[in-house]
Amino acid sequence: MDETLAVPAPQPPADGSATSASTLSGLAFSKGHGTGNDFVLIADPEDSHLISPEQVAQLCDRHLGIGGDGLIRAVPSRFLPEGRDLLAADPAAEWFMDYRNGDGSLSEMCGNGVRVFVHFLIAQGLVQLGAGESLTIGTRGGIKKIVRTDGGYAVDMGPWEFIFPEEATSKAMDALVSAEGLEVARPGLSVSMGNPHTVVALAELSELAATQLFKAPVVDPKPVNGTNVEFVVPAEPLVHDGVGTITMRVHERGVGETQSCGTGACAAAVAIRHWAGAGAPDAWQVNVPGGVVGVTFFPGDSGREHVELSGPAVIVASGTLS
Ligand SMILES: N[C@@H](CCC[C@H](N)C(=O)O)C(=O)O
Repeated sequence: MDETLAVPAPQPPADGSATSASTLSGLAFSKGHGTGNDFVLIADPEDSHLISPEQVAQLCDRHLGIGGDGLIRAVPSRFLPEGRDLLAADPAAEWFMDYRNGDGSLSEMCGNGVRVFVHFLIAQGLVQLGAGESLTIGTRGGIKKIVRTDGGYAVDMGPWEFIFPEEATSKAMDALVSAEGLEVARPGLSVSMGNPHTVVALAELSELAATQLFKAPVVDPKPVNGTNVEFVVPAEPLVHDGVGTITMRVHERGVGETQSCGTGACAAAVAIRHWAGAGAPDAWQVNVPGGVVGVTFFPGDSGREHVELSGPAVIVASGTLS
Protein backbone atom coordinates (compact mmCIF):
# COMPACT_ATOMS: atom_id res chain seq x y z
CA MET A 1 0.00 0.00 0.00
CA ASP A 2 1.28 3.47 -0.79
CA GLU A 3 -1.11 6.29 -0.13
CA THR A 4 -1.05 9.98 0.66
CA LEU A 5 -1.87 11.09 4.17
CA ALA A 6 -2.51 14.66 5.23
CA VAL A 7 -1.45 15.20 8.82
CA PRO A 8 -1.40 18.61 10.54
CA ALA A 9 2.17 19.83 11.02
CA PRO A 10 3.14 19.89 14.71
CA GLN A 11 3.29 23.36 16.21
CA PRO A 12 6.30 24.45 18.28
CA PRO A 13 5.48 24.58 22.02
CA ALA A 14 4.05 27.89 23.29
CA ASP A 15 6.97 28.38 25.71
CA GLY A 16 9.26 28.98 22.73
CA SER A 17 11.54 26.05 23.55
CA ALA A 18 11.61 24.94 19.91
CA THR A 19 11.78 28.29 18.14
CA SER A 20 14.89 27.20 16.25
CA ALA A 21 13.02 24.30 14.68
CA SER A 22 12.08 24.91 11.07
CA THR A 23 8.42 24.63 10.13
CA LEU A 24 7.49 21.11 9.16
CA SER A 25 4.54 22.09 6.96
CA GLY A 26 4.85 20.52 3.50
CA LEU A 27 7.46 18.07 4.70
CA ALA A 28 7.34 14.66 3.02
CA PHE A 29 7.28 11.64 5.29
CA SER A 30 6.82 7.90 5.11
CA LYS A 31 5.53 5.45 7.68
CA GLY A 32 7.22 2.08 7.98
CA HIS A 33 7.71 -0.83 10.34
CA GLY A 34 9.86 -3.84 11.10
CA THR A 35 7.85 -6.62 12.77
CA GLY A 36 5.38 -4.02 14.03
CA ASN A 37 8.00 -1.67 15.52
CA ASP A 38 6.83 1.42 13.61
CA PHE A 39 8.54 4.63 12.61
CA VAL A 40 7.91 7.98 10.98
CA LEU A 41 10.64 8.43 8.34
CA ILE A 42 11.89 11.72 6.95
CA ALA A 43 14.48 12.16 4.20
CA ASP A 44 16.63 15.22 4.85
CA PRO A 45 19.38 15.17 2.20
CA GLU A 46 20.37 18.82 2.91
CA ASP A 47 20.07 18.66 6.71
CA SER A 48 17.45 21.41 6.52
CA HIS A 49 14.87 20.01 8.95
CA LEU A 50 15.70 20.54 12.59
CA ILE A 51 12.94 18.53 14.28
CA SER A 52 12.68 19.31 17.98
CA PRO A 53 12.03 16.58 20.59
CA GLU A 54 8.56 18.09 21.13
CA GLN A 55 7.81 17.85 17.41
CA VAL A 56 9.03 14.24 17.35
CA ALA A 57 6.62 13.45 20.21
CA GLN A 58 3.77 15.17 18.38
CA LEU A 59 4.46 13.35 15.10
CA CYS A 60 4.70 10.00 16.92
CA ASP A 61 1.48 10.61 18.90
CA ARG A 62 -0.99 7.88 17.89
CA HIS A 63 -4.04 10.12 18.31
CA LEU A 64 -2.84 13.60 17.34
CA GLY A 65 0.01 12.78 14.93
CA ILE A 66 1.05 10.13 12.43
CA GLY A 67 1.85 7.63 15.17
CA GLY A 68 5.03 5.67 15.68
CA ASP A 69 7.38 4.14 18.22
CA GLY A 70 10.08 6.47 16.95
CA LEU A 71 11.15 8.93 14.25
CA ILE A 72 14.03 8.33 11.85
CA ARG A 73 15.60 11.18 9.89
CA ALA A 74 17.81 10.12 6.98
CA VAL A 75 20.61 12.68 6.76
CA PRO A 76 24.04 12.58 5.10
CA SER A 77 26.67 11.79 7.75
CA ARG A 78 28.79 14.78 6.68
CA PHE A 79 26.31 17.21 8.23
CA LEU A 80 26.55 15.83 11.81
CA PRO A 81 29.63 15.92 14.08
CA GLU A 82 29.06 12.28 15.12
CA GLY A 83 28.57 11.38 11.44
CA ARG A 84 31.82 13.07 10.40
CA ASP A 85 33.71 10.98 12.98
CA LEU A 86 32.23 7.83 11.44
CA LEU A 87 33.01 8.99 7.90
CA ALA A 88 36.65 9.44 8.94
CA ALA A 89 36.67 5.77 10.02
CA ASP A 90 34.72 4.51 6.98
CA PRO A 91 33.97 6.86 4.04
CA ALA A 92 31.29 4.40 2.86
CA ALA A 93 29.02 5.42 5.78
CA GLU A 94 27.47 8.24 3.72
CA TRP A 95 23.99 8.09 5.28
CA PHE A 96 23.27 8.55 8.99
CA MET A 97 20.25 7.17 10.84
CA ASP A 98 19.20 10.03 13.13
CA TYR A 99 16.89 8.07 15.46
CA ARG A 100 14.63 9.33 18.21
CA ASN A 101 12.24 7.49 20.49
CA GLY A 102 8.54 8.38 20.37
CA ASP A 103 8.89 10.70 23.38
CA GLY A 104 11.59 12.69 21.55
CA SER A 105 14.54 11.25 23.48
CA LEU A 106 17.67 10.04 21.69
CA SER A 107 18.77 6.42 21.64
CA GLU A 108 22.11 5.10 20.50
CA MET A 109 20.64 2.32 18.42
CA CYS A 110 17.51 0.78 16.93
CA GLY A 111 17.81 -2.66 15.33
CA ASN A 112 14.43 -2.77 13.60
CA GLY A 113 14.93 0.87 12.67
CA VAL A 114 18.15 0.11 10.76
CA ARG A 115 16.35 -2.31 8.42
CA VAL A 116 13.45 0.10 7.86
CA PHE A 117 15.91 2.98 7.37
CA VAL A 118 17.74 1.12 4.57
CA HIS A 119 14.44 0.08 2.97
CA PHE A 120 13.37 3.75 3.07
CA LEU A 121 16.64 4.94 1.47
CA ILE A 122 16.04 2.47 -1.36
CA ALA A 123 12.35 3.43 -1.73
CA GLN A 124 13.35 7.12 -1.90
CA GLY A 125 15.92 6.37 -4.63
CA LEU A 126 18.71 7.62 -2.35
CA VAL A 127 20.65 4.35 -2.59
CA GLN A 128 20.51 1.32 -4.86
CA LEU A 129 20.86 -2.08 -3.25
CA GLY A 130 20.20 -5.42 -4.94
CA ALA A 131 19.64 -8.77 -3.20
CA GLY A 132 22.91 -9.97 -1.66
CA GLU A 133 24.49 -6.48 -1.81
CA SER A 134 25.57 -4.61 1.30
CA LEU A 135 25.36 -1.02 2.52
CA THR A 136 27.28 0.72 5.30
CA ILE A 137 25.54 3.41 7.35
CA GLY A 138 26.28 5.59 10.37
CA THR A 139 24.30 5.51 13.63
CA ARG A 140 24.90 6.89 17.13
CA GLY A 141 25.84 3.30 18.01
CA GLY A 142 28.59 3.30 15.38
CA ILE A 143 28.89 2.05 11.81
CA LYS A 144 26.54 -0.76 10.77
CA LYS A 145 26.74 -3.01 7.70
CA ILE A 146 23.49 -4.26 6.23
CA VAL A 147 22.95 -6.97 3.61
CA ARG A 148 19.74 -7.13 1.58
CA THR A 149 18.34 -10.67 1.80
CA ASP A 150 15.39 -12.43 0.18
CA GLY A 151 13.11 -11.80 3.14
CA GLY A 152 14.41 -8.38 4.22
CA TYR A 153 17.76 -7.31 5.67
CA ALA A 154 20.52 -8.77 7.86
CA VAL A 155 22.42 -6.25 10.00
CA ASP A 156 25.82 -6.70 11.64
CA MET A 157 24.91 -5.04 14.95
CA GLY A 158 28.49 -5.20 16.20
CA PRO A 159 29.66 -6.64 19.52
CA TRP A 160 27.41 -7.14 22.55
CA GLU A 161 28.59 -6.60 26.11
CA PHE A 162 27.36 -7.10 29.66
CA ILE A 163 26.62 -3.77 31.36
CA PHE A 164 27.73 -5.15 34.75
CA PRO A 165 30.29 -7.80 33.65
CA GLU A 166 31.36 -8.87 37.15
CA GLU A 167 27.82 -9.65 38.29
CA ALA A 168 26.97 -11.26 34.95
CA THR A 169 29.83 -13.74 35.23
CA SER A 170 29.76 -14.36 39.00
CA LYS A 171 26.00 -14.39 39.68
CA ALA A 172 24.45 -14.57 36.16
CA MET A 173 22.13 -11.71 37.21
CA ASP A 174 22.65 -8.06 38.10
CA ALA A 175 19.22 -6.62 38.91
CA LEU A 176 15.81 -7.35 40.35
CA VAL A 177 12.94 -6.45 38.05
CA SER A 178 9.32 -5.94 39.10
CA ALA A 179 6.35 -5.41 36.81
CA GLU A 180 2.58 -5.27 37.29
CA GLY A 181 1.15 -8.78 37.00
CA LEU A 182 4.28 -10.53 38.34
CA GLU A 183 3.88 -11.44 41.99
CA VAL A 184 7.55 -11.24 42.94
CA ALA A 185 10.57 -9.39 41.56
CA ARG A 186 12.61 -11.46 39.09
CA PRO A 187 16.35 -11.60 38.40
CA GLY A 188 17.50 -9.64 35.35
CA LEU A 189 20.67 -9.50 33.29
CA SER A 190 21.71 -6.22 31.66
CA VAL A 191 23.20 -6.29 28.16
CA SER A 192 24.36 -3.44 25.94
CA MET A 193 23.77 -3.57 22.20
CA GLY A 194 24.97 0.02 21.98
CA ASN A 195 21.76 0.83 23.87
CA PRO A 196 20.88 -0.68 27.28
CA HIS A 197 18.65 -3.71 27.94
CA THR A 198 17.69 -5.75 30.99
CA VAL A 199 16.45 -9.26 30.23
CA VAL A 200 14.17 -11.32 32.51
CA ALA A 201 13.37 -15.00 31.91
CA LEU A 202 9.88 -16.27 32.70
CA ALA A 203 8.88 -19.93 32.89
CA GLU A 204 5.55 -19.93 31.04
CA LEU A 205 3.85 -18.14 28.16
CA SER A 206 0.85 -17.60 30.47
CA GLU A 207 3.13 -15.66 32.84
CA LEU A 208 4.38 -13.57 29.89
CA ALA A 209 0.78 -12.83 28.89
CA ALA A 210 -0.11 -11.83 32.47
CA THR A 211 2.78 -9.33 32.70
CA GLN A 212 1.46 -5.77 32.39
CA LEU A 213 3.74 -3.44 30.44
CA PHE A 214 1.62 -0.26 30.34
CA LYS A 215 3.91 1.00 33.13
CA ALA A 216 7.71 0.84 32.98
CA PRO A 217 9.04 -2.16 34.97
CA VAL A 218 11.15 -1.20 37.99
CA VAL A 219 14.78 -2.29 37.54
CA ASP A 220 17.06 -2.17 40.59
CA PRO A 221 19.85 -1.26 40.09
CA LYS A 222 19.13 0.39 36.75
CA PRO A 223 21.82 1.03 34.10
CA VAL A 224 22.91 4.67 34.31
CA ASN A 225 21.00 5.89 31.23
CA GLY A 226 17.86 3.85 31.92
CA THR A 227 17.04 0.59 30.19
CA ASN A 228 14.74 -1.28 27.83
CA VAL A 229 13.25 -4.35 29.56
CA GLU A 230 12.67 -7.69 27.81
CA PHE A 231 10.57 -10.50 29.31
CA VAL A 232 11.45 -13.77 27.63
CA VAL A 233 10.13 -17.35 27.68
CA PRO A 234 12.50 -20.05 26.35
CA ALA A 235 10.85 -22.70 24.16
CA GLU A 236 10.52 -26.32 25.35
CA PRO A 237 12.80 -27.83 24.10
CA LEU A 238 14.97 -24.74 23.82
CA VAL A 239 16.85 -25.91 20.73
CA HIS A 240 15.44 -27.51 17.60
CA ASP A 241 17.61 -28.28 14.55
CA GLY A 242 20.44 -26.20 16.01
CA VAL A 243 18.27 -23.08 16.47
CA GLY A 244 17.20 -21.78 19.88
CA THR A 245 13.71 -20.30 20.12
CA ILE A 246 12.45 -17.70 22.57
CA THR A 247 9.29 -15.61 22.87
CA MET A 248 9.63 -12.01 24.02
CA ARG A 249 7.67 -8.94 25.05
CA VAL A 250 9.40 -5.62 25.60
CA HIS A 251 8.93 -2.31 27.38
CA GLU A 252 11.09 0.24 25.53
CA ARG A 253 12.78 3.20 27.13
CA GLY A 254 11.23 6.38 25.73
CA VAL A 255 8.26 4.57 24.19
CA GLY A 256 6.36 1.96 26.27
CA GLU A 257 5.40 -1.55 25.17
CA THR A 258 6.16 -2.10 21.48
CA GLN A 259 5.39 -4.96 19.10
CA SER A 260 9.09 -5.70 18.61
CA CYS A 261 12.57 -4.49 19.48
CA GLY A 262 15.55 -5.60 17.38
CA THR A 263 18.28 -4.69 19.84
CA GLY A 264 16.07 -6.20 22.55
CA ALA A 265 15.88 -9.48 20.61
CA CYS A 266 19.70 -9.52 20.38
CA ALA A 267 20.04 -8.80 24.12
CA ALA A 268 17.47 -11.51 24.94
CA ALA A 269 19.42 -14.08 22.89
CA VAL A 270 22.66 -13.03 24.65
CA ALA A 271 21.09 -13.51 28.10
CA ILE A 272 19.28 -16.79 27.38
CA ARG A 273 22.40 -18.25 25.74
CA HIS A 274 24.46 -17.17 28.78
CA TRP A 275 21.95 -18.81 31.14
CA ALA A 276 21.76 -21.96 28.99
CA GLY A 277 25.53 -22.43 29.32
CA ALA A 278 27.99 -24.46 27.26
CA GLY A 279 26.53 -26.02 24.12
CA ALA A 280 23.87 -23.34 23.61
CA PRO A 281 23.46 -22.51 19.90
CA ASP A 282 24.64 -19.45 17.99
CA ALA A 283 21.41 -19.16 15.96
CA TRP A 284 18.19 -17.92 17.55
CA GLN A 285 14.62 -17.29 16.49
CA VAL A 286 12.94 -14.58 18.53
CA ASN A 287 9.13 -14.48 18.44
CA VAL A 288 7.71 -11.07 19.24
CA PRO A 289 4.07 -9.84 19.14
CA GLY A 290 4.72 -8.26 15.69
CA GLY A 291 6.44 -11.23 14.02
CA VAL A 292 9.76 -13.08 14.06
CA VAL A 293 13.38 -11.89 13.90
CA GLY A 294 16.58 -13.92 13.65
CA VAL A 295 19.69 -13.45 15.81
CA THR A 296 23.04 -15.08 15.01
CA PHE A 297 26.35 -14.82 16.86
CA PHE A 298 29.56 -14.83 14.82
CA PRO A 299 33.24 -13.91 15.27
CA GLY A 300 33.51 -10.26 14.26
CA ASP A 301 36.47 -8.62 12.55
CA SER A 302 36.97 -6.52 15.71
CA GLY A 303 38.19 -9.72 17.41
CA ARG A 304 35.01 -9.76 19.53
CA GLU A 305 31.83 -11.72 19.00
CA HIS A 306 29.29 -9.83 16.88
CA VAL A 307 25.52 -10.20 16.62
CA GLU A 308 23.60 -10.32 13.35
CA LEU A 309 19.93 -9.30 13.39
CA SER A 310 17.71 -10.30 10.46
CA GLY A 311 14.10 -9.55 9.63
CA PRO A 312 11.67 -7.77 7.34
CA ALA A 313 11.15 -4.08 6.64
CA VAL A 314 7.97 -2.52 5.25
CA ILE A 315 7.04 0.97 4.02
CA VAL A 316 3.30 1.32 4.65
CA ALA A 317 2.49 4.79 3.33
CA SER A 318 3.96 8.11 2.25
CA GLY A 319 2.50 11.58 2.52
CA THR A 320 2.98 15.25 3.25
CA LEU A 321 2.52 17.18 6.48
CA SER A 322 -0.30 19.67 5.98
N1 LIG B 1 12.97 -0.56 18.91
C1 LIG B 1 14.37 -0.41 18.80
C2 LIG B 1 15.07 0.21 19.97
C3 LIG B 1 14.73 1.69 20.06
C4 LIG B 1 15.52 2.43 21.12
C5 LIG B 1 15.11 2.11 22.53
N2 LIG B 1 13.76 2.49 22.85
C6 LIG B 1 16.10 2.81 23.48
O1 LIG B 1 15.77 3.85 24.07
O2 LIG B 1 17.23 2.32 23.61
C7 LIG B 1 15.06 -1.64 18.24
O3 LIG B 1 14.45 -2.27 17.35
O4 LIG B 1 16.19 -1.93 18.59
